[in-house]
Amino acid sequence: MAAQNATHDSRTAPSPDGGDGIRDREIRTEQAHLDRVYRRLEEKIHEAEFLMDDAAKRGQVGTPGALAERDAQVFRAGVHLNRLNSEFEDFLFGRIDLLLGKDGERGPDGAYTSVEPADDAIRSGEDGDRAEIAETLHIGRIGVLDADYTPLVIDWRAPAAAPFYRSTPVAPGRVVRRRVIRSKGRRVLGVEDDLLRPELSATLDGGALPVVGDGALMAALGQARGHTMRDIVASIQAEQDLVIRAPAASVTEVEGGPGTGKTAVALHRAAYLLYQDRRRYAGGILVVSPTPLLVAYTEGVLPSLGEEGQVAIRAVGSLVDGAEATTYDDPAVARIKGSSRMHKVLRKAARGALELPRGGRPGAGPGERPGGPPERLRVVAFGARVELEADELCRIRHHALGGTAPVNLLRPRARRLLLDALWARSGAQRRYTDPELAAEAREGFDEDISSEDAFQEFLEGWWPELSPRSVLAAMADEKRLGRWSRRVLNPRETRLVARSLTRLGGDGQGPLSVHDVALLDELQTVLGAPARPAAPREADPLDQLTGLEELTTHADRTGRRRGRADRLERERADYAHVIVDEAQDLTPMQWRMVGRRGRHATWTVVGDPAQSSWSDPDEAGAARDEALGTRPRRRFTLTVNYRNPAEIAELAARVLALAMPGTPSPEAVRSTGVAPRFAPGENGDLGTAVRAEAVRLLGEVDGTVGVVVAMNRRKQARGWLDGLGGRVMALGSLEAKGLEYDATVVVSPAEIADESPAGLRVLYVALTRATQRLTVVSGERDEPDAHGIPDLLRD
Ligand SMILES: Nc1ncnc2c1ncn2[C@@H]1O[C@H](COP(=O)(O)OP(=O)(O)OP(=O)(O)O)[C@@H](O)[C@H]1O
Repeated sequence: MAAQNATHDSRTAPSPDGGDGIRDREIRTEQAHLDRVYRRLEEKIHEAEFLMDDAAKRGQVGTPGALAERDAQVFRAGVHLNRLNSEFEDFLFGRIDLLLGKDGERGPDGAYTSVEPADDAIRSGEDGDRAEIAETLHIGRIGVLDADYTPLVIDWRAPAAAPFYRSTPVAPGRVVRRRVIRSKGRRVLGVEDDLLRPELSATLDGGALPVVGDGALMAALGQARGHTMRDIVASIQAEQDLVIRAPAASVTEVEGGPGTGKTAVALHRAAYLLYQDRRRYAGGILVVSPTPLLVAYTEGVLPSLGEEGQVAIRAVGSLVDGAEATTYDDPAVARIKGSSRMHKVLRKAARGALELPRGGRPGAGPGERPGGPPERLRVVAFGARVELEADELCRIRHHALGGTAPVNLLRPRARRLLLDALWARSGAQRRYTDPELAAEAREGFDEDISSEDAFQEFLEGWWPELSPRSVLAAMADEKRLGRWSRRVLNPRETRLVARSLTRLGGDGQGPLSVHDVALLDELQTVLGAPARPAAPREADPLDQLTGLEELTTHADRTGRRRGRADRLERERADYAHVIVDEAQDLTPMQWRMVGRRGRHATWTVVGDPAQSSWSDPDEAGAARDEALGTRPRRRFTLTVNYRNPAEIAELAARVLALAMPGTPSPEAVRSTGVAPRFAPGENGDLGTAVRAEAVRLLGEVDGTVGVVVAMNRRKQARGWLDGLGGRVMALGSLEAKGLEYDATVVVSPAEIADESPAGLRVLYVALTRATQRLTVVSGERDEPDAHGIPDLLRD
């Protein structure tokens, strides 16, 4: 297994003296390198300051040419300074020591390009193989070149850094030793080595190559979890690195069980793509996440990698500007609203809404417009009254609505058809035998009628501009919805949807559910926005810059990032790359919504069918195929679970076997020796038992404790945990998606499993959130055995 090979399986040779002496000396070595890097960065700051100064002096000359030049210089130097003046937090994290390369050629970053060692790099002797380290590379969040262009630090995304992630003891390439460096600010705190060619006696600068520690991965996995996800840049595993650096052409699909790093990999891939081709991805990268909780949890990863400005991370319920989902529908309602059948209903609703009686009077239904649609059109032409009656108006509307064009964009067509009908009704045509004169008269007629107040008011009322919210609100009327959903939804389904939409209120401004947002987006498409002058796109000075890649810092990529990110989120409807996290959960209607945002994009789609909370995977699969189109796809599978200890993974696998028999579960990479705990909800008092277990776990772990309950118990569970502090939180089963905690309490597996048709898969998600400890509290519906193990979790 490649992922494990990369560190876990690598045999780490004991350090020659095995003691802290070597470790301290190695830390001092890395410290010396870090000091050198900082000196170089400071030099660059001084250079930038000098440039600023010089540019300011030039400004005093005052000729237009000199002023323009000064502006350009000040601008460039300012950007440079901004890049350099930030804090260089923890940016040097890795090092590889390599054998001589095959061809001896260097790439643009100054490092040798060959992956394989030269034939004579290893010499065989009586007491085994020997080799001299020919090249040492330091890897960091940014690239830094020395004054003579030798690389001091290589950006983690550069090709030369790939062996740091890719080399394994099975295929080590040129890498003899891989080192993870822990640093804080300007201080190196520790080093952890993996020896990838343990059979070799390697020397560095004439002495034996020292090896320190047990590898960095286990150290990273054992750390306590906080409220935000950390980047994994120092310990990306080989199978993950393949996905991160996969070419961006077309669609990259990634599957893997819980904890295999799909989310982490997807975010690192965004940073990699930006590094690789910043111009191309200036078109923006969209990351679609299932819940706002997961957005908040993962939002810090890209800034920690120095990227954010071009990346918008949005929850699937917040993809439509100005519409933020704040509630969840019941599973039965969600199932209907998410189904692709809804798009037919919405098409009819968008057209039917033109004919709605208007509100503002007793009996008006939700979403109705004030006044009522006018039933006749009366204008004065050639000194006589000309009228169109209800039947004629109805025929015209029907004609205008033919085809599939968006309703709001059809108003000009409807207007023209009205004028045609009025002209015919006026009899004016008969008065002109000369076609030229007739055309002239018609032009005058159109102008006169169109400028009449009566005509304009009529058009406003008869073909109003419809908003998605008003149409959605209009669907809350069961009878009306019944007309629009005929032969698509059955009466029960119609009733359920209509009832749920009463939440929106008459004006459509009430709270939206996650599934309503995809309906709004669909309505936006079938209604269309009337043409408005496009706002000029603000030129982005950073996009114009070239030649500064050599030195890039947090400030480089994060300076102005907030403004850029805000702008990006406001303007974009179509992205250059779309990343879908937890893709198994998108409903068909959500796939349509997301698909519209990436019509010209390349895609990365990550998910796990075994964790899907959507009840009809085939229908979702078809919608996904439609969104991704015929683009070629490249598939990857991640196989190692980095989150759960083996004890928890083994319990979760029992539920997986029930939910999706035959699906392999990912292999857990570590174990804690602590089995999951089972506790009964004492005498029916679930709250007391859950609180007691949460308190126990708070005492056992340093980080966070998540209490996962069925969706309808969320509020109650918050009450149970009241006063226990910020380290513990209650969440509904659907909200647990993608999150992780040091410890979790899963409350009543049966309740979670019974919640929806996909309940067993949702339970599987709940059971796989903990990095250290898991307690299962059984409720009334569980049937615990003598050991307290609920029936769903028994072997
Ligand atoms: N190479 C790695 N080094 C260190 N930690 C890692 C590595 N890969 C994954 N992890 C950690 O494992 C945990 C799980 O990762 P992540 O949430 O990305 O998995 P996932 O596949 O998206 O899980 P799920 O499907 O359950 O949401 C995270 O804490 C992540 O930081």
